[in-house]
Amino acid sequence: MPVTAMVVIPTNGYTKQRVLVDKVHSIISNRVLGEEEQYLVRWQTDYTTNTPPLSWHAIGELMRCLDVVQDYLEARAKSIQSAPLSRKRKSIDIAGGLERRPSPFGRRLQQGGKHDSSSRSSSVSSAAPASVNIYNGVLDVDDDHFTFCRPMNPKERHVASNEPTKVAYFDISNILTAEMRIAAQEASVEKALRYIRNEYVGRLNKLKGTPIHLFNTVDSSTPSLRFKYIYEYVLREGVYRASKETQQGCTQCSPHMGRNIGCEYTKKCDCLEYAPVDESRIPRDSEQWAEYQNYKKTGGSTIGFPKKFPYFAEGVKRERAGCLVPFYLHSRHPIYECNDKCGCGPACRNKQVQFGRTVEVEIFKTASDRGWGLRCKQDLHEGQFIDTYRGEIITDAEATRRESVSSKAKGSYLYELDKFAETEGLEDTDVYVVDGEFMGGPTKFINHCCEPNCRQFTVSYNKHDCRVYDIAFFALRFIPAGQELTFDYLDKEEVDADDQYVHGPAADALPCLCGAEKCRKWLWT
Ligand SMILES: C[S@@+](CC[C@H](N)C(=O)[O-])C[C@H]1O[C@@H](n2cnc3c(N)ncnc32)[C@H](O)[C@@H]1O
Repeated sequence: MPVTAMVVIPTNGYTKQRVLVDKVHSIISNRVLGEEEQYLVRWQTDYTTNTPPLSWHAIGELMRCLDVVQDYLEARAKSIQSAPLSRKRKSIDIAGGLERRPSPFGRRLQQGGKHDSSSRSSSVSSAAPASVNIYNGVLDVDDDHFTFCRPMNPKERHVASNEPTKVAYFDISNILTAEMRIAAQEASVEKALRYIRNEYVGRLNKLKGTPIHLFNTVDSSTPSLRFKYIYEYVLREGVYRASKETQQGCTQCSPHMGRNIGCEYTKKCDCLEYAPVDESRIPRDSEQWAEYQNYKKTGGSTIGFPKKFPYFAEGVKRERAGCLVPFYLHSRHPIYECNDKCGCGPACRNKQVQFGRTVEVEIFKTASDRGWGLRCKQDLHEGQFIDTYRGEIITDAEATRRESVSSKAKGSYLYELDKFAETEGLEDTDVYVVDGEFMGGPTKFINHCCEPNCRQFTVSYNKHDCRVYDIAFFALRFIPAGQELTFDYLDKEEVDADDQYVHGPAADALPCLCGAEKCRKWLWT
């Protein structure tokens, strides 16, 4: 007994039909029918089945599930790349089949009663000889005029195969047919690709803050619509930030100290408690120098000593104001910024990263097989802040799980928040991890380079929270507008004096395509 299905094509009188997105499972094929780009939707079912409900829809009806269409098109592009169906094979199949023998499915559809009024074409056009019409399941329209697939109503069921029925039945046991596969590979998907691109750009345009652009002259792909832009970390199960009460502000600073820039008396600033001591500002023959020497032997608090201030204040060259000073830029010291509870006020120069990105960036398709990359639309000065790395914060166990189920080089998207692990005695398993693969910001697209022009820095607004802090990218040198932004994916500890891998590349390492003179040849992932 062949697997059968019936068709009811809904008519709601509305020209703009849309499928009900949360009922769509996936797209499984495509074709062009007449002038129309169509996609075969597999609908969700509450039960497990090898013959799920399927129906063809014009791309215009799938505008709200373009992410599902994009998944399909990516898989289709890969399959074409890895196993293109030869024209020779296609012509044999078609010659023996559909070109001379129109689909019986199409004929039955036209005989059916209810669906004749549909605006949707239900016959097989000669322009698409390899297409097979399949509407497995009952399509209906909800009150909001969205098309969905519903279970069959007993009245619509036919009784005997030769009895005239209200609906047509189709044998879908041979879906997808070879002809359908060939038609799918040959059919244009231009419209879908254009809609996907427009959707992505539209979403970028709706984001708050300084614009993010998209540029691709290499191919017609678009970054994944499934990626969600976020402004703050999203904390997942088992992840906790230190409570707001533990966050201290600086109490002895005020907005009107000397040059009106907040915490310039670094000796007094509580936020700079753990910042490196500025030895150059302690007279060698002073009592404080002796105290400092003692502190170096025995430890304790450094409050009262002058500290290295992270950012250039005004009064220096205009373009340098707010940039990271060379001492920090070339060290691994965390940056402790002031916060909302501080007495120094909003204009304090010790607040940069917390206000977010101020430079316009562009996501662009690299021409050298490294996927998407990121660049700036404006010149960047040495030490200039670019943006933070955002994503979901997950536990170490969850990161391990995600790595084990990912087919990608998952490590590239995972950042361990382990800056303070050693000093605070955190176990490896207590360290949180930022996963920027599915949600985050444009910095997700920064590629690796063995001789990079940017680096990531630890920025903390709560010196008592050693597990959650920001990762911020700064320019290591002047970067002209349009130059790709890169950073080194590898922790320096893992390379030797010649900047080569201490233990050699990992077994699953990817070839590095950064093109730098001193390239290590393998990408740490
Ligand atoms: C964090 S993502 C960077 C954005 C990525 N290019 C994309 O299109 O989404 C890291 C991935 O980019 C690619 N990539 C980054 N730098 C690379 C390099 N130097 N050589 C080869 N592939 C690189 C690798 O596939 C890596 O797993």
